[in-house]
Amino acid sequence: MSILITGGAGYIGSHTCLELLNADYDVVVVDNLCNSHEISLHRVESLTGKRPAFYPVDIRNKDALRKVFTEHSIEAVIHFAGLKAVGESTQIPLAYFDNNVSGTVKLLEVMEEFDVRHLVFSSSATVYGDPHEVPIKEDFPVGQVTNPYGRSKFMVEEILQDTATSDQRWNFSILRYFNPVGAHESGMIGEDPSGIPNNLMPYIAQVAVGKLEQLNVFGNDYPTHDGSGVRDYIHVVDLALGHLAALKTHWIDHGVHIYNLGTGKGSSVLDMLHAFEKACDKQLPYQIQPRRPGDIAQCYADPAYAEERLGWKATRTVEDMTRDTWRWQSENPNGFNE
Ligand SMILES: NC(=O)c1ccc[n+]([C@@H]2O[C@H](COP(=O)([O-])OP(=O)(O)OC[C@H]3O[C@@H](n4cnc5c(N)ncnc54)[C@H](O)[C@@H]3O)[C@@H](O)[C@H]2O)c1
Ligand SMILES: CC(=O)N[C@H]1[C@@H](OP(=O)(O)OP(=O)(O)OC[C@H]2O[C@@H](n3ccc(=O)[nH]c3=O)[C@H](O)[C@@H]2O)O[C@H](CO)[C@H](O)[C@@H]1O
Repeated sequence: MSILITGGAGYIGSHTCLELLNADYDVVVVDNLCNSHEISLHRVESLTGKRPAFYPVDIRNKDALRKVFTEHSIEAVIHFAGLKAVGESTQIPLAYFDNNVSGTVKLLEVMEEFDVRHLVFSSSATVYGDPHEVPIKEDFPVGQVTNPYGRSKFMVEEILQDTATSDQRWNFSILRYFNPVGAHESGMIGEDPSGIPNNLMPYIAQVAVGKLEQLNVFGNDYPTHDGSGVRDYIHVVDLALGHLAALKTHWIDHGVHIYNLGTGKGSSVLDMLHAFEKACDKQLPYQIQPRRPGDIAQCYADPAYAEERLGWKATRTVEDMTRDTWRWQSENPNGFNE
């Protein structure tokens, strides 16, 4: 069974390719490499002994996509391709709508031409905005997003709902990720942000490896156990396995199904910093700074529905996440730029 992975050379995509290959799926990757390196796929190949087919193609190029669907018997698509930097999305919103929204529409059009009706979509907990309570359940209000990136995810969710309503042959899994972190335990693939990281874990990792001076903790006056922001960090391998679990439901089911992929546990910025200090066995410098505009106090999932319906549950701990991030970062201080 061939599964098309858009954005498969990226952080979550490469980990998902690896798990799919280990589970004996045939994997076809489409990625324009705008935020990744083909070397991630070479490393997936050396870890699994299997080579994913790779097309350096932009999902907005329908002719190039058609060629992929012609050359492979694709049964389902896992759709990671898109831009993901919140700050950048406020500077160049049209690029975000073009890649994330138009790109998805073009992908769906080509899927329809080839009668491929199964798609697993990478959404984000950002669609919940500032939740009225935690833990967050899938039926909480969505759409109060504060930036173009979040809006693009929300818009795609709506497009998938409308498409499924128009034709019952469509089958969509919408996966709302909480905060993906960590790396494969081999230390051979991991997150490789370009420039200075915006997200907490890669930032801490670069402080630990000496590339950045200190962590700036954005706020210590939130109503949380230590005043710093609380999030639901999920190991990227657990997240990858969530995609396999969602994919399996596609052969028995139809319509749109939405799942929170999180652990259900909240950790603060300082919790994560101290866990990382244990993993790398050194003290890491930090300074308390004002709150970052747009941040919320706390965000963590109620993952019960995913467990009930997918039989999937995150099992890796914060200790696993920090240990694996440290192994990846210390063995690849410059990421995939060897
Ligand atoms: N990492 C997170 O924290 C997080 C959280 C929630 C949701 N998501 C979503 O999950 C998906 C994967 O995220 P990631 O962290 O692996 O990001 P990533 O940037 O590492 O991976 C995305 C991949 O898509 C490719 N790509 C981008 N635009 C493309 C296009 N038009 N055509 C073909 N390829 C294109 C990039 O080169 C990259 O390899 C994204 O859709 C992201 O929005 C990520
Ligand atoms: C507003 C925003 O950007 N939202 C995105 C960001 O969520 P988050 O803001 O939840 O993720 P993040 O990793 O940027 O921040 C997590 C927590 O760490 C804090 N922090 C972060 C960096 C730092 O240098 N110092 C620091 O204190 C931050 O204030 C927050 O409390 O990333 C997610 C993926 O993981 C999603 O893509 C979200 O859409």
